[in-house]
Amino acid sequence: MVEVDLNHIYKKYPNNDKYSVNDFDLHIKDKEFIVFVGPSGCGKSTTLRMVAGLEDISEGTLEIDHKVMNDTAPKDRNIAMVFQNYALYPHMSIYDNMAFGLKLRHYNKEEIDKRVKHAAKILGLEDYLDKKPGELSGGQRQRVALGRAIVRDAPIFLMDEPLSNLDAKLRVSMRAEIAKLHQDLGTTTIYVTHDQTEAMTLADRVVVMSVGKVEQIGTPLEVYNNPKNMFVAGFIGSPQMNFFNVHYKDNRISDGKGLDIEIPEGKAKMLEEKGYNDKDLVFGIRPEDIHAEEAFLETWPNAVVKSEVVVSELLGATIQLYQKVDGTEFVAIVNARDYHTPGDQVEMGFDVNKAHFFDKDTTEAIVN
Ligand SMILES: Nc1ncnc2c1ncn2[C@@H]1O[C@H](COP(=O)(O)OP(=O)(O)OP(=O)(O)O)[C@@H](O)[C@H]1O
Repeated sequence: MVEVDLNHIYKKYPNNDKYSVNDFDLHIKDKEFIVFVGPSGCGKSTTLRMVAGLEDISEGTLEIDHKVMNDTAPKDRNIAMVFQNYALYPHMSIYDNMAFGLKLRHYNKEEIDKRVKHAAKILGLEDYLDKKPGELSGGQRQRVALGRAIVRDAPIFLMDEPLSNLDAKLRVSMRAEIAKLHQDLGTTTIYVTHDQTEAMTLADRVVVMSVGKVEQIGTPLEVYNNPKNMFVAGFIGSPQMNFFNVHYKDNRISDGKGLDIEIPEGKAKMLEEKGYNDKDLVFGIRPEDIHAEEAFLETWPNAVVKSEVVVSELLGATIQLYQKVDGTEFVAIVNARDYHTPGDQVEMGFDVNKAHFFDKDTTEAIVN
């Protein structure tokens, strides 16, 4: 049973006049896979390094299994860490790279051998134990780095962008391996990435961060379906959610140009209850909630927008249609059958049941 509590943690580097992490507050459950996600510089690595003990905590407490760890040395925190650059010793064999941490901790030879071979088996590295890191591919090296964490049998794994040095294809397969590893070992894990797809596919819960601040904590589906604000709505999802500045009045939203659509009664009622009738607000809709099928256009004629295709990206089964309506750009993901070329005038049906609305000043979600 391993729980980790970050209680109102702050970080201020001495040479930096701003806080790099502000009021980070999170209870991590036993066996949970937590992903910190956000753009570069938002404070993900700093937070992870505070958990590892590689950075001091300026304010707040870190507890592991309800024991305060702020002043505990990294080696005594019972944590195994995997870094982006693998941090392998080039002159040592794969076996010795994996055994190194255990030797430092004075494990006996038999125990080290048992653990290294067990980890090598889990990771499919059995045939590489005599090789040097330079003889391995990027994916295999990353597996060795994972192996070093596994042999430690530590109850907590910290991973800092472990896949970002790999090419796209390898990243996807290593992502699946990490997910499987977590299923098999059940180690409480904190994983840092700027890649929202990695966050969505791996996490039990994601912590979405922007400059030094936690924006939202939730399951991948919660943050996807119920983003707390425009930052989260725009960061999670690819291509990102479309935003339109609109005016809402009596069940309709209009941007005063080509977008003028009716919204469902339920959502309209919620907007009005919150005092947004006859007000400017931001309308958000995900690319997959914009449709090109005839049947959709005929069923929902009051939610159709006439637009012009700007760029058409065929992805196989789907196409990303970048379009503009009177100068405002948006993107739809539609079936490849609805292929169009730039310049085509098209009609798109907006699934307004999936509409999101945000306050234009605070950027907070009003209705999801
Ligand atoms: N040693 C340091 N001294 C001063 N400021 C620092 C130091 N390390 C990081 N920072 C600042 O703290 C903020 C958070 O940095 P951090 O590396 O945690 O972000 P990140 O989200 O992990 O970004 P990235 O994905 O680029 O690694 C940044 O503004 C950064 O400039």
